Amino acid sequence: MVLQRVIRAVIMGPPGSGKGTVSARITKTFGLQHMSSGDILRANIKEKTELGLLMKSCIDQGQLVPDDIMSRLILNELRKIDNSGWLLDGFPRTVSQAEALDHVYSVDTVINLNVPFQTIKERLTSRWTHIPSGRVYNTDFNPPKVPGLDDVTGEPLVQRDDDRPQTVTRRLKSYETQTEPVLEYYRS
Ligand SMILES: Nc1nc2c(ncn2[C@@H]2O[C@H](COP(=O)(O)OP(=O)(O)O)[C@@H](O)[C@H]2O)c(=O)[nH]1
Ligand SMILES: Nc1ncnc2c1ncn2[C@@H]1O[C@H](COP(=O)(O)OP(=O)(O)O)[C@@H](O)[C@H]1O
Repeated sequence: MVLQRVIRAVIMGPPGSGKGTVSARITKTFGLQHMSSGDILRANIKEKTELGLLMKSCIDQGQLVPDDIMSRLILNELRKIDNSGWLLDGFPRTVSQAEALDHVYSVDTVINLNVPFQTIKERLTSRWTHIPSGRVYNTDFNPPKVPGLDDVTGEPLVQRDDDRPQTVTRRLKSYETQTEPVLEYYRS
């Protein structure tokens, strides 16, 4: 009998660095479950759950969702896929979230995408998202087959509120101050 090892990985990088795009390729190649914190939050917002309504203003303003809520939400989702390998995208984003994850699971590998901030700003202003699936497009890099429509469902694509230039600056600041220390946490 061959025992297959369950891989548990985290992908990190500033907003717009390509985590979602790269995750789709990695999870397909290695048969992992892709768990994107942003997609989970946006699904809650779309379904107008109590949590979703609470989180919407936070996200639209480019602020982070409080640690305790976020950690509970993601650990709850991970419990549902306890026997699978996974790739976490967008969580943990603070040292406190990393500690909460560490209490329950040991992470095998951390991937860090290092992309210059100017490139990120350009990518985010031309990012178009299909909210229900989390699929992203870019008017230059990977445009949809029909402009403005999702390739799979034909539904409309939107530019996210938190991809507005003034919000992007705030998110990049919060990446520097809150998420970069998470890389140090994993390095040590
Ligand atoms: N030019 C270019 N654009 C990319 C690349 N990877 C992703 N993108 C685009 O950049 C934007 C941000 O990528 P996304 O995967 O959403 O980043 P995330 O916020 O880190 O998950 C999207 O519009 C992507 O289509 C890349 O290698 N080159
Ligand atoms: N781990 C997290 N902790 C706190 N807030 C989060 C977390 N993940 C996502 N969010 C919230 O959701 C927003 C969108 O997240 P995401 O889709 O990962 O976008 P991006 O990587 O482009 O910022 C974030 O700007 C933040 O407000």
